[in-house]
Amino acid sequence: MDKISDVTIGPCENSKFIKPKRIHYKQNGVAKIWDAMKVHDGVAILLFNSSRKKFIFVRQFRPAIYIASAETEVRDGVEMIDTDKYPGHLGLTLELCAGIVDKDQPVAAIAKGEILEECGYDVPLENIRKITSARGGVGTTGSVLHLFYAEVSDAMKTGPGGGLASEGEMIDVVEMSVEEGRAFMFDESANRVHLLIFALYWFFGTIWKDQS
Ligand SMILES: Nc1ncnc2c1ncn2[C@@H]1O[C@H](COP(=O)(O)OP(=O)(O)O[C@H]2O[C@H](CO)[C@@H](O)[C@H](O)[C@H]2O)[C@@H](O)[C@H]1O
Repeated sequence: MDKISDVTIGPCENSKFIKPKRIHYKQNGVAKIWDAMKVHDGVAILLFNSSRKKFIFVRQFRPAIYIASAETEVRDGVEMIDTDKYPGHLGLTLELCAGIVDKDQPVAAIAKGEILEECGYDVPLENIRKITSARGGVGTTGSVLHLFYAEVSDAMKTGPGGGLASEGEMIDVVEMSVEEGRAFMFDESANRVHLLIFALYWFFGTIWKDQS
């Protein structure tokens, strides 16, 4: 998973996923410029296996996290990253199960599909509860992320998860006890994401409140 090699960086042209834009506008008559990107909205799901009282997260190599953690250099006219100096594990994250909204389907149905693809649980739609939605990347993307909570059980596990091999996804499913999840909120040694911390706070304030 973190055996990353031959990293080179080039211009991003005609991406299906991000569309950089320079916005020109006037605010109260003052001319301004802002650089931003159009990206897909997303869904993310906090998963809790109630059979074994474990959170289910995913570990992935994230190229954007990797390049943010490394310095690039130019060799023979090519921008690259030396993977001996900057090993692949710098780009590994622990995240909520998540996906982009790139299909014309209700966001809860997209969440259900991601839970099956990434974590291997076939969860009924009625178990998928909306927590809230919020904007991310206020300076760069402004996209909406729809956050859900789903309780799953061992009986719903129908496959290994791990992502779609056809899309080259390599995803590890990671389980954490409730107490490990509580400590994880403040564990800066892992690459983690704001929304995961918020989701865990929500869990401890809403779901686990009466059981702790
Ligand atoms: N920028 C990109 N460049 C190249 N290929 C890409 C890409 N974004 C997606 N893809 C391709 O699309 C596939 C499907 O992506 P998913 O819907 O599973 O979203 P992902 O889990 O990557 O998280 C995504 O959606 C969640 C929820 O919005 C976000 O938090 C997270 O940043 C985002 O990557 C990926 O495996 C990859 O092949």
